[in-house]
Order: sequence, then C-alpha cells, then structure tokens
Amino acid sequence: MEKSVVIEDLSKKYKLYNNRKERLLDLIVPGKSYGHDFYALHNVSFTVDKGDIVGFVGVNGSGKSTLSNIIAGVIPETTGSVFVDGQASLIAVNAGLDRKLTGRENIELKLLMLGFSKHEIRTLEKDIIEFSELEQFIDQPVKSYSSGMKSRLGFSISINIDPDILLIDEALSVGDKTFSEKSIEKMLEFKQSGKTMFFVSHSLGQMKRFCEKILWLEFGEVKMYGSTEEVLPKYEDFLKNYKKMSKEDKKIFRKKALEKQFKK
Ligand SMILES: Nc1ncnc2c1ncn2[C@@H]1O[C@H](COP(=O)(O)OP(=O)(O)OP(=O)(O)O)[C@@H](O)[C@H]1O
Repeated sequence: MEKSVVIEDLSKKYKLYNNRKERLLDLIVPGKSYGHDFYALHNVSFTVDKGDIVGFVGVNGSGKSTLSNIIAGVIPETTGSVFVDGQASLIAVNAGLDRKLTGRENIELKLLMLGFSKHEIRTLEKDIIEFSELEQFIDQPVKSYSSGMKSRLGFSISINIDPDILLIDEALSVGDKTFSEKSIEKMLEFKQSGKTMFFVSHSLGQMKRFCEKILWLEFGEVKMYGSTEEVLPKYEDFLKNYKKMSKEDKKIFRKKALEKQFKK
C-alpha cells in the first residue's frame, strides 16, 4: 500500500505562562526559563495509506485540531517527523480566511498562493462562489460573515481546489442542513476518487458513515488506532462511562491527565 501520511513520535509543546510578566521575562532574560511546558500532543505515531478515511476522536482538548493543523502544515510540530505525500487542505471554521478581505478576495488570494494560473483561477473562482451560495455577500468583508457563512466559504474553497489530502475539522457542524448535505455529497465524491481524508467531528454518526479508520486521542496521546468497527464501539463505551461519572470524578480524571501533559 502506498503511504499518504506517516507520523512518527510527534510532539507539540506549548509554553504556558501565569501572567504577561512571565511571558515577557521568558523572552528577555537569557539562560533562564519561565512558564510551564504543556504537551498538546505527545509521541504520536500512526500511518495512513492512500485512500484511507481516518476519523480523529477524543474528548475536548485531546489534541484533534492540533494534529489536523500539523498535518495541513498550518502549525509546525515541536519534535518528531511528519511525512505528507501531496498537497493537504484543511477545512475548519475560521481556518485560513483573512477577515479584512472580501470572500472573493480570499478565494483569489488562496488560489494565487497555491500557484494556480490566471485562467484556472477564473474557472475555479466561479465554481467556488456558486458552491458557497454566498451570492452578493461574496463581495463583503469576511468579518461581516456569520460562522455558517465563513464555514461555507472555507469548505467551498478547500473542496474545489481538489487537494490530494482533505482534512475536515468540525466544519460541517456550523452550516445549515441543506449545505451540510451538499457538502457530504461532495465528500463522498472525494472519497470515491480514492483520495485520503481526515475527519474531526463529535458526531459519531458522521464518523460511522465516513471513516474506515479511527484514531482515538486521549489528552495528547494515542489511545487506540484501528478500523472503525474495532475502535468506535470502545470509544462509545468510554464516553458512556465518562458521562456517567460524577462531576468530582470527571475533575479528577481531567486533573490526572493534565498533570501528565504538563510534566513530560
Ligand atoms: N496556541 C496554543 N497555546 C497553548 N495551548 C494550546 C494552543 N492550542 C491548543 N492548545 C491546547 O492544546 C490542547 C489540545 O487542543 P486541541 O484544540 O487540539 O484539542 P481538540 O481535541 O481539538 O479539542 P476540541 O474537541 O475542544 O476541539 C488543549 O489543552 C489546548 O488548550
């Protein structure tokens, strides 16, 4: 099988500060370190074959968006290696849109940055605007858009540029039903063309519908990776138990995980 994405020992570390003074001191005092290291991802390894549809699951803060952003090249990893074969495109609420520019300008800028020719831009721009259903709003600045409109624009750009790898991070949760259905159809087309896709969603129904494999992240670490039939029922069991936990037990569970993420 041809590999599409290979992640080895990937970690993403953030520096967290208690206040602005600490942040400033960390910048200007040589040889001394202020603040705390926090691992959003720690030693994550997995391999994805060409044409796989992989879902990322995990409770809030487990690292799903951080991982999608790293695969899409939006943020860098701290350590480890990330191999991505081809061009990856991320669809996420707010991702990659310049709020000051209009919808049309955002489309043109994105296409220019991706190296499309003038002729290709003209054709693609038309398709993207039509798919987005933004009509006359396309010439309004993105800062005036609702989150649904932004998500429609982002989705339309990313899907129409036909990337090798598509990452969809919760982008379907904010659109209205008709647009979601249309997007799902487009995603099924993408799936049928044998391209690699990643999917982040809290909707397990959507995960079942699309994904062949599931990566379950728990506070920055891989808890399980395997076929949807194997992993999703286990994750569902975990969620059921997690929901049943008392407020106090949930707090303890989160605290223990956070201690691990801070210490590594
Ligand atoms: N820029 C940042 N600086 C500091 N910490 C960050 C930053 N970005 C993310 N984090 C932390 O990294 C962890 C993982 O965040 P991430 O958004 O990847 O989780 P997630 O699984 O996508 O969560 P959700 O389901 O809520 O969207 C969280 O604890 C978050 O607070």
